[in-house]
Amino acid sequence: MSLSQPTVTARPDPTPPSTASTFRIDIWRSLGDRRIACRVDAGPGVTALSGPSGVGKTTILNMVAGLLRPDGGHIHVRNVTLFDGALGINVAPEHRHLGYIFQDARLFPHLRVRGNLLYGIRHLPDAADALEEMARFLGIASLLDRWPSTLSMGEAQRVAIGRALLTRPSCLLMDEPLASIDRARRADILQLVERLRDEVGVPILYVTHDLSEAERLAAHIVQMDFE
Ligand SMILES: Nc1ncnc2c1ncn2[C@@H]1O[C@H](COP(=O)(O)OP(=O)(O)OP(=O)(O)O)[C@@H](O)[C@H]1O
Repeated sequence: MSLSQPTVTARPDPTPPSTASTFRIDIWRSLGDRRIACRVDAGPGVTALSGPSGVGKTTILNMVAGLLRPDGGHIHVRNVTLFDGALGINVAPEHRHLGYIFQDARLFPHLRVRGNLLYGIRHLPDAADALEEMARFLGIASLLDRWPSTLSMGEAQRVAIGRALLTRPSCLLMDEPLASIDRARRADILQLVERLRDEVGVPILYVTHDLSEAERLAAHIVQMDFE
């Protein structure tokens, strides 16, 4: 398996941008008496969504993933339209080809690490080779027969990243991936995100409340504020 990213072949964007942008997002949604809105126009690499707790970063990521419907606007990722309120386009989450990395890894507890990694790619003829290559890349080959409950948070987060990457997503959505990891192990995961950016070349929409983390990783930072 190659870790390089595939060409996206889903629905073409009806209004292509003048410059090639990876994330072209302009969405809003009311939650209770709050209005959460965000605009992004960013190229490849890491794009950070930063801002204080409660400003709506996770809500925006959930809308990009298709887990929450925006009240209006549009979401284009690598020139594929995932949502367009005016045109009535709302691609189902399972057809968006995105990889979502949550704060707390969310591995399937009833599957060993190997089963978690194979989830979603079992049907592929090269699944076993792809799994081996990914395990080597992430340094988790020795963990393949372990249960998720026996992993440290850092190890679990690596497995979650591997599970997402193996489905060959067009981009990764990462929601505070360092949040549940002890300080000593955070540098390892930060380095891994840099390798995803530089060696795998997968575009990443990265949520963090920590501006220094955003500045270290991201070519483009979107600072969210309360409206
Ligand atoms: N289903 C919901 N109904 C009403 N309000 C909600 C709902 N989900 C989230 N909110 C509110 O929307 C706001 C944004 O939440 P969100 O989790 O997106 O913020 P965040 O910037 O990711 O915060 P944090 O950094 O603390 O995770 C918060 O005030 C939250 O309480």
